[in-house]
Amino acid sequence: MATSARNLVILGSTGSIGRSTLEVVRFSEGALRPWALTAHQSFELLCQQATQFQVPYVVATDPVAARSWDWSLLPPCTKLLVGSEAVREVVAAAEVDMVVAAMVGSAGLAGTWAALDAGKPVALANKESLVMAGPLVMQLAAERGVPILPVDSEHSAIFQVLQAGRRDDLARIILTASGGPFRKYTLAEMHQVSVEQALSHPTWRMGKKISIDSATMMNKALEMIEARWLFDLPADQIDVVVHPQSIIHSMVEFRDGSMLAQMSPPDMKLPIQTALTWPSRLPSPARKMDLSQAWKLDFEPPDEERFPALALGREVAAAGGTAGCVLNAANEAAVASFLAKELSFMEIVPATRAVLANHSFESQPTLERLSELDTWARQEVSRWICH
Ligand SMILES: NC(=O)C1=CN([C@@H]2O[C@H](COP(=O)(O)OP(=O)(O)OC[C@H]3O[C@@H](n4cnc5c(N)ncnc54)[C@H](OP(=O)(O)O)[C@@H]3O)[C@@H](O)[C@H]2O)C=CC1
Ligand SMILES: CC(=O)[C@@H](O)[C@H](O)COP(=O)(O)O
Ligand SMILES: [Mn+2]
Repeated sequence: MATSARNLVILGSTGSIGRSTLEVVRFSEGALRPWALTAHQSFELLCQQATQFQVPYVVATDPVAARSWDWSLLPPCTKLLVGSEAVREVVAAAEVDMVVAAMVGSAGLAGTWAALDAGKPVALANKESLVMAGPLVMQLAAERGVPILPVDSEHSAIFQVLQAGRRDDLARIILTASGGPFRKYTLAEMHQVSVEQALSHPTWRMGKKISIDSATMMNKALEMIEARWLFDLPADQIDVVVHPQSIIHSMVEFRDGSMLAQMSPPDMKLPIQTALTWPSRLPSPARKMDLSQAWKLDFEPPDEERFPALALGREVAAAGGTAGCVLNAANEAAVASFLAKELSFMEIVPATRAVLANHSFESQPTLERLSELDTWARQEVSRWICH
């Protein structure tokens, strides 16, 4: 790494990935420096982060919530900006070396897009950016000549392991899945689960939306689509295996039958630091494997009857076009309805499939068209709930 500090914009610094990113920053002892932080509504935490790291800029992305907050808690060195235009402003600033895309959901796409458009490397946690608009996002990164460094643990593992062989020799990638909190539940039991049970992930502590996605295994569906665009792989070269310990973060199989994996305890600080410091490998604050203890690594095929999201992910990864955007928006709306107790757990995937089936597919949508479809799909979920 360069000896001067690498200036970061952390989009979504108050979330689970954002907070872990700041732990990585603290551990770097000045090699990484937060230049701007954004939060949507958690302004108390944002002010604490700005104080602790003496951050030059913070952005409050929800202007209504920002108006009713007492910003006197910000340190004198920090300038407050408000709204989505301010996100575009900070990511494009000359001082910025890298942008961490850690907002949740489709709201994250605009920040990822603005960062790439401004020619900034992106450490990408917001998988929804690629699920919604993978071909457009990858094309923009290529045109601007900037890398997208994966933060999602599976994609970080594949990115690292791919360095070990030639692309032409690749047979397939295998995404590992924990199986979520309902891995051992029967179908009948899954019809009874509560929000609290669904939020209780067995191996990772994450934000609410991705925790519910893990419980339905829609997270793995989104990750198949993410991998399809990030690594430019056809859907039939992307497989999923359930690995309950979340130690092997994914695998790559080459055509000679050799299978390579990346492993570490489940701790997002490692893939975050890998993305921020690549190709260096520096000491990290992440938990390490203790091989003086006994470890078990189990693998099992996913049960596609109990987890129908997986088939949906495969179909959408193969279809491309508008399918990813509609799937993503419908799922986000269905998850929000489940969290609000308006929809049952086992209705999330059928509602998403119904909206996807209802949309008229286009193979090469513009960003504007995707934005319209995002709005449409959310309305369709509301209609599905009412009927
Ligand atoms: N958590 C994890 O371990 C992993 C997460 N990811 C991905 O990383 C992303 C972030 O996940 P996670 O950190 O768990 O999520 P969280 O819910 O913990 O955090 C989300 C962040 O986004 C902000 N935010 C929420 N809504 C909006 C909006 N409408 N506009 C702008 N900002 C918004 C939140 O602000 P505020 O809190 O201030 O309201 C918060 O800073 C997701 O795409 C997820 O799929 C990928 C792999 C692992
Ligand atoms: C940490 C991370 O990358 C998550 O996406 C994680 O993979 C979720 O766990 P599941 O494997 O249960 O979806
Ligand atoms: Mn993941």
